[in-house]
Amino acid sequence: MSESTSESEGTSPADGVEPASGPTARTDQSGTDETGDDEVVLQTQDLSKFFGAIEAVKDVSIDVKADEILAIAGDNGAGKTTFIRMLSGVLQPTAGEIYLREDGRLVEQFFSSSKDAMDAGIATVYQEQHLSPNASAANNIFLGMEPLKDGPEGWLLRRTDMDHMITESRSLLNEIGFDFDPRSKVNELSGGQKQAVAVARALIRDPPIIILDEPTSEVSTTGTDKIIDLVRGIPDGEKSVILISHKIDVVVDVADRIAVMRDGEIVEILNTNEDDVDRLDIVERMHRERER
Ligand SMILES: Nc1ncnc2c1ncn2[C@@H]1O[C@H](COP(=O)(O)OP(=O)(O)OP(=O)(O)O)[C@@H](O)[C@H]1O
Repeated sequence: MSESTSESEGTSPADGVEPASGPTARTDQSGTDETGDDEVVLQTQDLSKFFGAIEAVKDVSIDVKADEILAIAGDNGAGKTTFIRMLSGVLQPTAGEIYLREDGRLVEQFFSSSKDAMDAGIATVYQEQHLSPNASAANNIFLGMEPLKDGPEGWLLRRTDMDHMITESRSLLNEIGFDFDPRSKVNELSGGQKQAVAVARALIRDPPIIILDEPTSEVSTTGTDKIIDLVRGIPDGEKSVILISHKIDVVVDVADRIAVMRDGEIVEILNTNEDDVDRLDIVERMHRERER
């Protein structure tokens, strides 16, 4: 397979863009491609992150299209986690921009927290999951958005509607292929079931973009298959998924495109629907010494 270069990713927002005037400044621009079919929902331009002298992410420019599963594959230390932490508001970029589609245009974003990113429509499921082990699956899924029982308006002592939370959680878990009691405490669940709770917690907020960080890292072989099905099942015509993994079999099986990351850079983007994707070739590209 010949070394293909990184795709020229979509539009060039730098053209005609006014400089940002402050932390909340926003810049509008058109992000529709020529056909309009592959609508870009998220774009990064020269996104970089230094930790002291270490440049963990270097000038990453990439488009995420509506309804696609984009995998980012790379070896340990390639910069995957740092990259998605910038998209999810946990880290602020040293340089570069993040754009999201809003009202048909790509608009520059300035996330100072993960809540900012969540509010803007990016939900992230971390490999560490961040679940409360002693709370039930339903409580974890609804964390921060618990429905209240009917009661007099303005009455502060209304209780959470646990029945509704259990019914909704059960139905959401079923949708993604899991059938366990949502009243179970998280610390009683298997690795795959915990992952399903974390994904359900992201899905219930109905975000247009979901980032899954290494979702198969802690699950059994059977669990892994379920998670792959789960990832496949997520885009429902509206959702885009960014999947972070160093497991090539997983990314080749589920992704529409695979961005190979090495030494902080995206070195190649493969389209699994068009390119003849060779797993060993990807592994080699992940590991190859950077050409100087
Ligand atoms: N908080 C930090 N402080 C200093 N260096 C960091 C920090 N976070 C990451 N790095 C460095 O940045 C580089 C990229 O790390 P990152 O965790 O993003 O890679 P990764 O591809 O996600 O790796 P893994 O698959 O092991 O999670 C590495 O050299 C790492 O040591």
